[in-house]
Amino acid sequence: MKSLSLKSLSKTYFDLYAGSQHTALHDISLDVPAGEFVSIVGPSGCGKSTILNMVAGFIPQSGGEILVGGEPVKGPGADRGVVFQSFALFPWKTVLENVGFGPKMRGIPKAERDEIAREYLDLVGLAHAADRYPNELSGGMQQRVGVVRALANKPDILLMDEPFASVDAQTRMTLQEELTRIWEERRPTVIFITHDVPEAVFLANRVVVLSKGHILEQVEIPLARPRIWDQLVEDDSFKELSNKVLALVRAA
Ligand SMILES: Nc1ncnc2c1ncn2[C@@H]1O[C@H](COP(=O)(O)OP(=O)(O)OP(=O)(O)O)[C@@H](O)[C@H]1O
Repeated sequence: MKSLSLKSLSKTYFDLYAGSQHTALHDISLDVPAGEFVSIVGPSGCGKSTILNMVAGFIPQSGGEILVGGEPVKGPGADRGVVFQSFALFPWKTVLENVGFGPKMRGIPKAERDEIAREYLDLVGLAHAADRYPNELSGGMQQRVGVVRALANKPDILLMDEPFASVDAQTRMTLQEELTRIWEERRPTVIFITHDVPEAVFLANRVVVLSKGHILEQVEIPLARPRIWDQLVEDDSFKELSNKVLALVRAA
């Protein structure tokens, strides 16, 4: 697993409509040790997705540096896996083939990549759906496939941009519990973007609150693991931490 380090990172976009430059991120510095789970929260437009897209290597930064395992990011790479809200599974491929796609691209022979894909599907209780096509799955099942498809590449860093935003509340809680369990087992470094404060606190070791392109505050989440909703819903520390982060987001 690799560490992630942002050093005085900034991003300026040219706003076509206003005809002027817009600075979306100013001087962001953040160190994420290998294997840590960090959530980023903040009001709409504060720059969350911009950070993620730069770490993924999809867009260049305007200033500063992004180091993955100490090496500067120059573009997308297999060491970083990305899961979006509107994840795109290949509709013409089965679930097994979708999950095995990354390993296939890395030249892993079919028998071996099918085994890898089955192992990951098993992790999220979808072994039985291996031969189905994405349109035969519910939204929650598709989202699980999206998560394990990224994990099957064994990325050092998992970048997640509101991956559970479009599923119902019940499924979402199950996905959150599954993600924490998988993270504990595999320990990738995770950057998880969300608008949902309880989700951010439930998942992370640390919550970064962003405001207008700056880091407003970082809140450590020393809650015990495994994290299970039935236990945390009534937990005073969980409620205190969520209230603290919520107050920061509201002030942001
Ligand atoms: N391609 C672009 N061109 C111009 N401005 C952009 C572009 N992408 C983002 N921005 C601007 O940069 C700022 C940060 O956007 P970003 O999408 O990173 O915010 P966000 O915190 O992820 O928002 P949300 O929570 O609504 O997804 C916003 O003001 C946005 O309008």
